[in-house]
Amino acid sequence: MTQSGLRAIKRFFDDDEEEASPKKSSQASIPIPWSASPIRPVRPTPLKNTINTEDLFSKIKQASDSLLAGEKEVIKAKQKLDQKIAERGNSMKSRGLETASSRPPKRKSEVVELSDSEDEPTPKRRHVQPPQASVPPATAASTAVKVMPWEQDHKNMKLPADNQPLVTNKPKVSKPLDLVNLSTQQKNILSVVMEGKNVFFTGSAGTGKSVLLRRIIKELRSKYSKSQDVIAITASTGIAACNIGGVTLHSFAGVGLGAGTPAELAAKIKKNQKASSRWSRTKVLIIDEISMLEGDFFDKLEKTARIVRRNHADKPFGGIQLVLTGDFFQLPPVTKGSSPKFAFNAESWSSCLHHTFNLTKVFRQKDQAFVDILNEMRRGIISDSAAKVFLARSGPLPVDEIEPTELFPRREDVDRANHERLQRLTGKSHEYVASDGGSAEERTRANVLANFMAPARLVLKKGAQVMMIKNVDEQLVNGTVGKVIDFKTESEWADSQRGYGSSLEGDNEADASKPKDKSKSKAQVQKWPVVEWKIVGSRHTRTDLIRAETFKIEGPNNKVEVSRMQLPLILAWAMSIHKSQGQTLERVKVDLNKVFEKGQAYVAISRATSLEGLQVVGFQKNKVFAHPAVIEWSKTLSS
Ligand SMILES: Nc1ncnc2c1ncn2[C@@H]1O[C@H](COP(=O)(O)OP(=O)(O)OP(=O)(O)O)[C@@H](O)[C@H]1O
Repeated sequence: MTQSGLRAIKRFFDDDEEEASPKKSSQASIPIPWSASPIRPVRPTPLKNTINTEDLFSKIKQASDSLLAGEKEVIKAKQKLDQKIAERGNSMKSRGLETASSRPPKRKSEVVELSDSEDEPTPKRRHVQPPQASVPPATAASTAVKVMPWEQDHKNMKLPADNQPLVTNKPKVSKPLDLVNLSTQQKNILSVVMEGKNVFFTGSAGTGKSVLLRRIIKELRSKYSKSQDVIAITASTGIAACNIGGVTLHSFAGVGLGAGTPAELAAKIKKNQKASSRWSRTKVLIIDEISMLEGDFFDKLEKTARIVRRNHADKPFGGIQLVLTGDFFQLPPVTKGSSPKFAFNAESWSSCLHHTFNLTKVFRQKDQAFVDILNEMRRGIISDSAAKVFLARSGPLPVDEIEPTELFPRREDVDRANHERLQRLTGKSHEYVASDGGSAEERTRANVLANFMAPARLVLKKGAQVMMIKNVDEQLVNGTVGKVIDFKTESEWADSQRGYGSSLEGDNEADASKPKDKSKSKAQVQKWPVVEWKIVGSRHTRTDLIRAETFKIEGPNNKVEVSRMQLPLILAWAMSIHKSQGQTLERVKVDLNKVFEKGQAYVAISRATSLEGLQVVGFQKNKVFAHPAVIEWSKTLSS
């Protein structure tokens, strides 16, 4: 039987426990360096009235042998457990994650978490200590801990060098996302990219553009393993950039908001030594969500690149290989008033590209009838039968542990819906306030941060429905929805992973009133949400402790322009259609009442993996419309 990652890991530890429980033992006999459940004492066989010394000695020997056997079993099991923990630690190290031994020394703590609720007195702000202080070494090695914002001085905030997710308790069995078997179409595109050709690949929602892009990035990284900075990973928007671990195209280019002529932009870049060296070094420029990039900006950048890279001035983009992807039928560039100019309308578009590919196999939905409806809808066509299908989906979805995520066109409706749902939960509130930083000027920073998926302030309670906003592994991906089932400190979590979870201090809210062990409390007071995830495409769940991490946008010089340290979670009862672009959702409720943009209805409905998991409110044929320019351009595409 296949098992979810969680179950496999849980089983893994359970097996050890079974082995570690000797059939007979003595409380005083074995010094165990980790706190285990008490070993049951051996009950001596009652002696008869008449003492037969031989009999007695034989019984004592038997008891002592069984004690020794039990002792050996415990030691063996303990060694096994230590080895497995060490292996986990090593695998985390190899992924660049810290383990207890590699952590920096303790730093000054800072306040980050406030807890308050209407029905409980607001607790005092707590000074949070780094979690490692009281985590026993074996435990700490089994859960990786990164330097947290509150371990740092905000004014001199040093961000981690990498952009690794901090969700580190990955089940071993979960394959990394990039191990999905590519289809023949995807493989063909990959090989053309690896030949060094300039490629644009498109395709309807769910055709695996993001999956392919991640694989391309991986292969390019191994091709240029000695000089990875020759690959520029960018996207048209901050949200899309976060999804692929890249930066916005504007940030990469080092042209600020891009105002000015190409000559002026080139002059600006040249003044900045690091920015110009970045332009000279770059061999491959990746741009994701190209549909949201203004055509004029594309042209401007193309000309700027040729000025800056004057040795290759005769080649498009100064000879940089281009890998572009996106679906022009999804959300268009944000423009005020006027009709958008798409990138495919840029003057230089055709001359920049050697190949255009159109992916046609849809992976997100398995039901071909639904795929066909979506493909028509993408072009703004809704047949009477398709309309009937959507109208028939207006009723609520069957009740399930996880409620369908409601998608709204406007952010205020999203905020209201999430707020209302959170208010209905009666438990204690845990507030996580982001720590923002970066060198960008105040206003720019605020604008960019407003587009971050990770919120400035996140209030959670037990029972809150949340969504992961990072790709962690094959199971836990951007868009996976789950429920907060608890709040635990590092050490409580580590203990619960070893099977001692339920009776620990702080494991439930009632424990908060218990007097705390002073030697532990400071270091263990920071509580993180424990989330039970519903794995997409399976009936399994898995549980993870979710810690904060850094989301950042780097400018020229690898300088962090904007950063936010926050949990990689958002409330998931509701979300905006804009934020949902790129996601796969199993249970969705789409509210089309206030749709105002072309492609919006298509983006929203195409997030659903099946019609059975879709509810559509406010459906009308005229809510579905595609941009005429995109329809016209798409006629030039073949598969
Ligand atoms: N080759 C493949 N084999 C199996 N599943 C795949 C494959 N490629 C993609 N998928 C799955 O299909 C779903 C959609 O993939 P992905 O998000 O990459 O599509 P997309 O084209 O980027 O969609 P969108 O345009 O809506 O963002 C995901 O669940 C992904 O894991």
